[in-house]
Amino acid sequence: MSANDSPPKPAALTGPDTTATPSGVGTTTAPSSPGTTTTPPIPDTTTIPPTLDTTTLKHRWIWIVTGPTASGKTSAAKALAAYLNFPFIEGDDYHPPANIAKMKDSIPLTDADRAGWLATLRDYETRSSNLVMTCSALKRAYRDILRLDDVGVMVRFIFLDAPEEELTRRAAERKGHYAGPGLLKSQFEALERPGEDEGDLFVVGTVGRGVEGTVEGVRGVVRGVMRREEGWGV
Ligand SMILES: Nc1ncnc2c1ncn2[C@@H]1O[C@H](COP(=O)(O)OP(=O)(O)O)[C@@H](O)[C@H]1O
Ligand SMILES: O=C(O)[C@H](O)[C@@H](O)[C@H](O)[C@H](O)COP(=O)(O)O
Repeated sequence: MSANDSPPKPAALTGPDTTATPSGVGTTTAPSSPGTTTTPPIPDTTTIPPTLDTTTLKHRWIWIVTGPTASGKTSAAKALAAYLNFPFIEGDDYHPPANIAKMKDSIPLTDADRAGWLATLRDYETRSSNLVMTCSALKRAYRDILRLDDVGVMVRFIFLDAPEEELTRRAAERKGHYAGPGLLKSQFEALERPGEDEGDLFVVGTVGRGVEGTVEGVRGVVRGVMRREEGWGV
């Protein structure tokens, strides 16, 4: 979505589309007419993205994919949303135009610039269904804003890890995005890496594994956390 498009309104959010066809694994195609001996085709499950069955959950879940610009948030979060069958929100779509203009010019945002944006995202969280959202959430204080004091809501963070040089290269190669490589130095100056006491945050390394390998890593973390918290297979 470009910065000029209107992002969806929080109130419009709905829960996961439980009417959607699941992964399709194990489904078969009905024969064209009864009584014929046509063998249904066997679906090629290697091309079907795996999904978790999240139709019955004890909690509301909000997964926030974090990291500096070009760390892979959008790529990973979209894949995660598909995996969970949760709505996906691109946090950057909620930056006011003034913030976008600054970032286009590689001018770092200040805490004040980010305050309204983070408040909007928090508001979104309080009113949403299950959700996968991207947000750079560079500082501990920003993550604290996104943590909700609601025991029924599991807010969990993924931090996509990679060094500045790698992200500078990715940002330079990425086309058609307002955030260029000139932002990386200030993003790393602002970055407060996850503290040991941030037990709701999970670090996923992204170097040398490509988008697919990273997505696999994210899915593995999410699966493990949700299995534990939801009591699956216990
Ligand atoms: N794990 C990865 N390894 C290598 N390149 C990646 C990885 N994740 C994303 N990319 C690439 O880096 C660029 C930035 O990814 P993107 O998902 O837009 O990041 P962000 O949303 O954090 O800015 C894209 O061109 C994307 O294809
Ligand atoms: O807090 C910030 O300074 C911004 O949120 C920034 O970290 C974000 O990364 C940019 O909006 C670029 O967007 P992408 O992260 O999608 O590249």
